[in-house]
Amino acid sequence: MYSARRSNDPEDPLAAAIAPPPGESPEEKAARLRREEEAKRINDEIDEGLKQDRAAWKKHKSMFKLLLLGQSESGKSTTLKNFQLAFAPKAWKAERASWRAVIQLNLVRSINNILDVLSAEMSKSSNPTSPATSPALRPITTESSGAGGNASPSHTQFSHTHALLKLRLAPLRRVEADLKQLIGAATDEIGEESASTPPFSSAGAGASDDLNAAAPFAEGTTRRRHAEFYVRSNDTWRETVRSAYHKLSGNEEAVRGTVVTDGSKLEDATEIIASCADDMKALWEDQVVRDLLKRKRIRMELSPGFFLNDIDRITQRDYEPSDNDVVRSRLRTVGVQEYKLVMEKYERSAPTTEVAREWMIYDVGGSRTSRAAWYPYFDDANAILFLAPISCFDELLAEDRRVNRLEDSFLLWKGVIQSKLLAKCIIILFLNKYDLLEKKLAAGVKINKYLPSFAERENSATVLAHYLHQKFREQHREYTPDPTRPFYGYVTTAIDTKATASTLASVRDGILRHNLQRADFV
Ligand SMILES: Nc1nc2c(ncn2[C@@H]2O[C@H](COP(=O)(O)OP(=O)(O)OP(=O)(O)O)[C@@H](O)[C@H]2O)c(=O)[nH]1
Ligand SMILES: [Mg+2]
Repeated sequence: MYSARRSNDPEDPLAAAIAPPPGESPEEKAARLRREEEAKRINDEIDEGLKQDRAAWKKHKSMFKLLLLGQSESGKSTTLKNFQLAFAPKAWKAERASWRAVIQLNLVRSINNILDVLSAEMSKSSNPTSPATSPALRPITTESSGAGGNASPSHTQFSHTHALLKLRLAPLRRVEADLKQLIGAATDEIGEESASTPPFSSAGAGASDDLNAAAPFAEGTTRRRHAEFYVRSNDTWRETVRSAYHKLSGNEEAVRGTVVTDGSKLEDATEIIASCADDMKALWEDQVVRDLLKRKRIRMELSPGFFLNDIDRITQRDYEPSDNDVVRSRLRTVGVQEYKLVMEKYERSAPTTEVAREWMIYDVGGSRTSRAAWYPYFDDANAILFLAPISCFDELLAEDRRVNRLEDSFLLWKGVIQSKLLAKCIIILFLNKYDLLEKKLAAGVKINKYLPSFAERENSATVLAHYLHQKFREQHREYTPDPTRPFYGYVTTAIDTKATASTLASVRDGILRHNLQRADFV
């Protein structure tokens, strides 16, 4: 970790690397010392946070512990929401309203992202030498889209309407900033670190460097903790937003004991969003904008937190999120979130053991730099639910644009299943985002272009799901430290709450059965 001590040896490369710059002015020195002090404070906070996490984990030693693992945007938090909805509906209902701010932010961010693309393109048409930039939007590759993703400005006819829309929607920038400030660090998506695009090659998979990058907790690797975005939990945002709503409704009683927040920012945001509704719709439905997005290979409807088809509903001043809205919303998980699931209803026929009633579910941040933080949770986990999104065979990792997302999932899976610490865990695999896979294939994307080993099999969602299920199962068989370990695999669409509820019921039955068998055996 951070250390303020310095070696005086001029030959020492570390000392050379951290030595003050030559000719440092007193102001620069003061600024540097302030930065170092701040770095130390953050690191102390991280250490303290990890200590507390560890203590909480130990405290719940006797409880059944389920870890949700998988890359970023694989659907871990969405699955947690499904657990709540299926088994703890009263608790779920109580917190559903607090998701309104997240959904508003998702919508506003989509509009601002489109405005970024539009502005860049408009300035390009008026000044052909300036580069077009749209850092927030990642192109989603599709077979049917044009090559390169660089629209020719000469093809785009911008009118006075576009300039006017830009102007009238400008207040949404402030709304985005305010909502982000209210909700916190989780609202920032991980950015890319490098570029270029190889397809998923079996040659690359399995290389130990790749495995270490994908699974920094793998045996034999150094465990490093990354300070980047590392906040102990982003769960406090809910309390903050709830208190803001209570303030707005004058419910001072409910505000007591919560983080006190100025509710007026939420009120302003709701007001501005409502007043921009028509312009937002006009922008999203504009044919020139649609063509521009298409040429840029940006398919908004496939991105997480897509609410552009729900503008009428979400911009209402009294909008209340539905269950489906909440599972479709996107908020990145920062650190590790602990959720105590108290089953409100369980089958009478089910054995009324502790396992049937209360679980601790741990939802982790899935980006590469967050994965080292998973490790402390491995040693007494009872079950792993691993999410692998199967629609992303043609996508690149947001944090490393050289890596195919499916390849990253396989490497991560390998790291998880071969970990000796997890040898006794029940392993559950969700091949998620089946609906998006169907949509992509319907748009003409060819699987074998990105996954050469798929070869000449039929280009269909069921065939790919079956193929990948087999691959994941084979890897489990090959790498598991304990061949008797139970393994269950499912194909899922986590935003389909009804179908997911029945999958989760089957997961729970499997877990209960396994636990009973073990108890009998003991
Ligand atoms: N269409 C579709 N969207 C899904 C599915 N599962 C999850 N999503 C969406 O994908 C986005 C990302 O899901 P999350 O649950 O936040 O992903 P995560 O694994 O928790 O990601 P991190 O917190 O960054 O590690 C959300 O907007 C979800 O609504 C699915 O099966 N189909
Ligand atoms: Mg998450």
